[in-house]
Amino acid sequence: MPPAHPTLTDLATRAAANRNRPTYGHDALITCDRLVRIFTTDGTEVQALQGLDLLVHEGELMALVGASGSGKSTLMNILAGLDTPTAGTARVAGHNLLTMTAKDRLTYRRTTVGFVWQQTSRNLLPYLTAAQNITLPMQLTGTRTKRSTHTERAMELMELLEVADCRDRRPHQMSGGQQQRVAIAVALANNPAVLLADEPTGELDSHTAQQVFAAFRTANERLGTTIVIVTHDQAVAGEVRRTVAIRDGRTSTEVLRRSEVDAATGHETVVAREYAMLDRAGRLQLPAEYTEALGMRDRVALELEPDHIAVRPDDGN
Ligand SMILES: Nc1ncnc2c1ncn2[C@@H]1O[C@H](COP(=O)(O)OP(=O)(O)OP(=O)(O)O)[C@@H](O)[C@H]1O
Repeated sequence: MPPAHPTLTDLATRAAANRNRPTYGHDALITCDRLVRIFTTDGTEVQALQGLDLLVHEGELMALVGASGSGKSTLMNILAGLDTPTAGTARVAGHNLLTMTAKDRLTYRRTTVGFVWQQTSRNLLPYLTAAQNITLPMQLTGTRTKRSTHTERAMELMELLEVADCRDRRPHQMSGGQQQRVAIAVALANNPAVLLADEPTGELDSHTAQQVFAAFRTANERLGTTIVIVTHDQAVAGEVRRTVAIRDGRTSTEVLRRSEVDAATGHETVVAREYAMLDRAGRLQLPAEYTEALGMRDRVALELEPDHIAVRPDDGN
């Protein structure tokens, strides 16, 4: 407990300790700190993000899940540099998304982030071939790189994502899965630090969705790209190491998966564990199914035990 009447020396020591404490998310590639986005339409306010905290580290491949209207697309649009938050902090690869100028924002969208959307038609220009779609973002950055270098990179990406045979085809001559894999190549063209994907397998059958997800995994493992995928697809959410759930505009729970090898049989199993997020003010969102199961409302009883905190229904005493 800090002293009730601190001396000047106490205050100086406390200030020095605060100065040396690393800031929230200092080592993360993506930091969202108490992010708020309010939309106002016809005088009505919708709080799409209500103080959302999220950290994503470099090299991660993670999924965001949540019910319809929970704020996933709003968050993705902000991270993509297409929308601006109302308040809070959002930083991606050293860029502050609240204070960026319009010019910085354009460069950010072209070089720092790549995105893949659900609608295959939104990802590719219909009158260009796969190779032309992939070289276009490279040409738009305005660097004086030779055209042959662009074509070489496009070929490398298509080979990596197993769509080299689509090189000279236009989108309507490709399957939905091929279109999405070419879209991933387009998003990776300028070697972005972060790849964002909003329901990229939403329009595909499960087999094709698996191939598209494999392409994301390849990009993550072979190119080291940090990837955030919004998905309703349980198969996708179940295959990444970390799945973060968004509820009512805030991150609520997180599932971490790790492989365990049985020492006796050598058999590998994936163990998943669910965590709740504790924010810096100590607030914790309890899953509705837990509170409803015990009829918890308004007030609960807390008890500090040596190694855990017990949360019990209010017994009125
Ligand atoms: N441009 C907008 N103007 C007004 N309200 C908006 C706007 N965009 C989103 N909203 C509202 O913000 C909330 C969050 O929407 P958002 O699209 O981010 O949710 P979501 O989790 O992506 O949903 P879905 O899974 O259905 O795509 C919703 O209540 C939505 O109606």
